[in-house]
Formats: sequence, C-alpha cells, structure tokens
Amino acid sequence: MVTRPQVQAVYPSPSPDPEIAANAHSHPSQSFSDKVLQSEERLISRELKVKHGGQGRFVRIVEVSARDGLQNLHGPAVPTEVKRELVERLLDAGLRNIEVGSFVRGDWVPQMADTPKLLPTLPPLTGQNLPLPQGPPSPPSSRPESPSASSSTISSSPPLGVDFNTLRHKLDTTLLPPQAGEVHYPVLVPNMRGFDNLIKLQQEWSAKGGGPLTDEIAVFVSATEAFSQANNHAPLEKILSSLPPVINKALSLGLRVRGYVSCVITCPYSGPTEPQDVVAVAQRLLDMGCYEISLGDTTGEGDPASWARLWAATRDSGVDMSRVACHDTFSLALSSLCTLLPEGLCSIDSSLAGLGGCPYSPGATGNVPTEDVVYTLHKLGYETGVDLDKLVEAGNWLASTLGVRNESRVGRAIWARRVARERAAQQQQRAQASGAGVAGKEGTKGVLEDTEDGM
Ligand SMILES: CC(C)(COP(=O)([O-])OP(=O)([O-])OC[C@H]1O[C@@H](n2cnc3c(N)ncnc32)[C@H](O)[C@@H]1OP(=O)([O-])[O-])[C@@H](O)C(=O)NCCC(=O)NCCSC(=O)C[C@@](C)(O)CC(=O)[O-]
Repeated sequence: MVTRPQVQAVYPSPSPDPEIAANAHSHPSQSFSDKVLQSEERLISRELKVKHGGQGRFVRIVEVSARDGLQNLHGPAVPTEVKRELVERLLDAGLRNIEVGSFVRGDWVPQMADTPKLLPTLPPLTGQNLPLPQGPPSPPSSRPESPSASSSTISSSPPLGVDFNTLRHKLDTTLLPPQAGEVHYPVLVPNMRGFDNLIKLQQEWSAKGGGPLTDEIAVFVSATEAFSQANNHAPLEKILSSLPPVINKALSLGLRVRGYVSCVITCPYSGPTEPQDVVAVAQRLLDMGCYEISLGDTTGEGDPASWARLWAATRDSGVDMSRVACHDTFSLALSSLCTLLPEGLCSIDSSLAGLGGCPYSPGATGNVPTEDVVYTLHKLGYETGVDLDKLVEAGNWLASTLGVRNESRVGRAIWARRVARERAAQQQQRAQASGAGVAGKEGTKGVLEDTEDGM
C-alpha cells in the first residue's frame, strides 16, 4: 500500500516588495497599466522583435499554473475567485490553452477540490475565433452562452475590459495560425469516476442553460511502474487498461483527449527512465485516441543530452511526440527547450511564475515559468500570440496574491524595471509640480540608469 508522501511546501513565503505587491493587486485595466501604456518605455519586450532562428514559427504554450501550479500548494485552499481571475488574466495575456483543474480525489489533492465550482465561473468557451490580443473583432459565437455570459463574455468584450485593438503593443499576428485563437480549458481526469463527475457537472450546467464547460480532458500515465503506484495508486498496466473506456466515452461526446506521460527522463523512485519505455506508453495512449502526448519531465532532471536521447527515440518510433512539459528543478529546462526547438518542438507546457511541483515527486519545482519561455521564444524569433508585458503583470499578481516567490526571473526583472520607471515618472511629476523640472529630470535619469545597469 502506497501512502501519501509528506511533502514540504516548495515555496517560501517572503514578504513581497509592498510597492510591487500594491501594483500587482491593481487590475490590469486600471491606472497602473494605463500609465504604463502611455509610457514609451512600456515595451520591455520591444527588443525581442528579431527574426532569426525561429523565423516566426508558432509555438503553442499550454499554461498549467491553475492546475499543476496550484495542486501542490500547502495551507489554505486557494479561493475559487482567485483561480477565476488567474484564468481571466491568462486569457487577457493571449494564452489560449489553459489547464484549469482536476477531477481527482479532493481528499488527495485538496487544491483541486473546487474544480467543479470553478468551471462554471470561467469565461465561456467560445470555440473558434476568439480574438487574439491584436486580432480583428470576432464574429459572435454561435454556441449557446453560459448563464454568466452577461457578466463575463470574452467573445464580444474581453474579460478584463481591455480593448485589444487599442493596445500599442502589436505582436506579429501574420505568423500565427488560425487555431492560435481557440480557447481550450483542459481538465485532468484520472479515471471513469473522474470523467463521470465531469459529465454530471456538465449535465447540471446544461440543464440551467449553460454552454460547454470544456472541450478537452487530459489523462495521465507514468512511464515507470514506481511512479504509477505513487501518483495513480495502481500498477501501470492497470491504469493503461482502464483508460480506453474513458477516452472512448470522451471522444463519443465530442471532447478531445490529451495524454500525459510522466517521468520521461527520471523517476523519483526508480531512477533514469529508458526512452523505449516512454515511447511504448506514449504509443499506447495515441492508439487509444489521444490527439497528442505531452512528455513530462516530472523530476526536472532533464538536460539537453537526455532530452536529445529521448527525442531520437521518439523520432525513431515514427510517432510525433513533439510536446514537452519540463519542470525546472535543476534550472536546465530552458536549455533543454532551446535544444529541442530546432528539432521541431511545437508545444510547451509551462506555468505562470514557475508555480508548481508534484506532490509525488519530492523536491520537484514547478513547470518552467511561462514568462521565461515566452521571452526566450520571442528572443529566438518564434511567435506565441502572448503579450509578455501582460503575462508579467499576471505572474506578479499571482505570486503576490498567494504570498509565494515569483520563480520567473524574466517576470521579476521586467517588473522591477516597470516599477522603477513608474517611480521615476512619479518623481518627475512631483518635481515638475514643485517647479523644479530640470532637477526632476536629472533625478529620473538616475533612477532609470541605476535600474538598467543593475540587471
Ligand atoms: C487516481 C485516484 C483518483 C485513484 O484513487 P483510488 O483511491 O486509488 O481509487 P479507487 O478506485 O480505489 O476508489 C476509492 C474511492 O475513491 C473514489 N474515487 C476514485 N476515483 C475518484 C475520482 N477521480 N474523483 C473522486 N473520487 C474518486 C472512489 O469512488 C472510491 O470511493 P468510495 O466508493 O470508497 O466512496 C487518486 O489516487 C488520486 O486522486 N490521485 C491524485 C493524482 C493526482 O492528481 N496527481 C497529480 C497530477 S499528475 C501530475 O501532476 C503529473 C503531470 C500530469 O503534471 C505531468 C508531469 O509534469 O509529470
């Protein structure tokens, strides 16, 4: 019998900079953002508009902070309202594939127990043609709207009241494929019981006139026997043979099914994983009807060499498995991703502010921070459809709200610069108001130079 491991909180809870915290709590469409929008200095990512290497190729981000990020947090349950705002902020930043929760046992993973409560509160799925941050207005959705649509409709007005078309920061949308605008809210489903709970919820919601709550489930399997026992509480073969009815039922109801394979590089209990074991499990999931497989480095021990080895094995199998979920435990996630990008990596699972970990992989940190991934991709000339500035705002808001450290170095750096600029602008205003314009300008110059030089 496998007992639930005692895992210490992964994140310390430092007191965030009060000024940063105050700004992080402000609504993105409110004064701080407005001021920044007016500032020529807003676009810290302006220098990213290079086109080399990636040649503008679109790389999809699957954002997992609301599920993988929160599932491991100890202490009081994160309020459903915070999760809802998180999803809205992610949508506002341009993310479209947002994993929002799990239908697992609430007593095993308490932070996911409110998933049935959360789903009906989210901006309704609009299916096709949700406007990208910079895209043209979309036609009205033909799908039925949820009862909450009047207060939270994203097809006609974006969730945070931001008119995307007025944003000065324009991403190069000409390079984004049409499906980049589609919203998906995948939810983790371990077994038929979990799937039945989802369907029951949908039926109750539909009876009230609500629309689809999700169009995607994700099933998860380990590449190793030991992790299957720890995570799914059953032997690997038993889990694999239990999934076809779940997947068939989901497909028959029009849901798409994503497959996760965990521990693709190493297992916290059995050591290095053989690439052929990963390929064998992934192949079974694909044969069952999963539309894609996310290869999960659960322990975060992957490096460019081990990923290259696995990549070669998946390629030799003749099956496309070019989607990965790297935890960043040993800080090599970005290096690994950069190695895989020229090899055809097309989708990356990542977590806002690097939030997360796995309850069954002691010491593992969260998925690689989304801010760091987006920054790197844009820098290398790939497109994501994501507004880095808004993402950074969301990451700082999330870390501050939860009282945890923001694990995104990009997020911290960009936010610090913005705070410094804001401070400088305030100093300048004060100096001008007091009639000391020249002195004020000199003071501002000093603040900006200090900040940029210091990073
Ligand atoms: C897998 C289970 C559900 C099996 O749970 P179990 O207890 O082994 O299931 P069981 O079949 O023995 O049933 C025992 C009781 O649980 C109930 N039950 C059974 N299933 C469910 C369900 N779905 N929801 C609610 N209740 C459920 C079931 O109905 C029964 O209740 P009773 O009849 O005695 O009253 C459990 O072990 C569990 O919840 N584990 C947590 C797994 C988890 O969430 N892990 C973290 C996510 S995976 C991950 O993070 C890795 C990933 C995906 O991110 C990739 C990567 O980065 O590596």
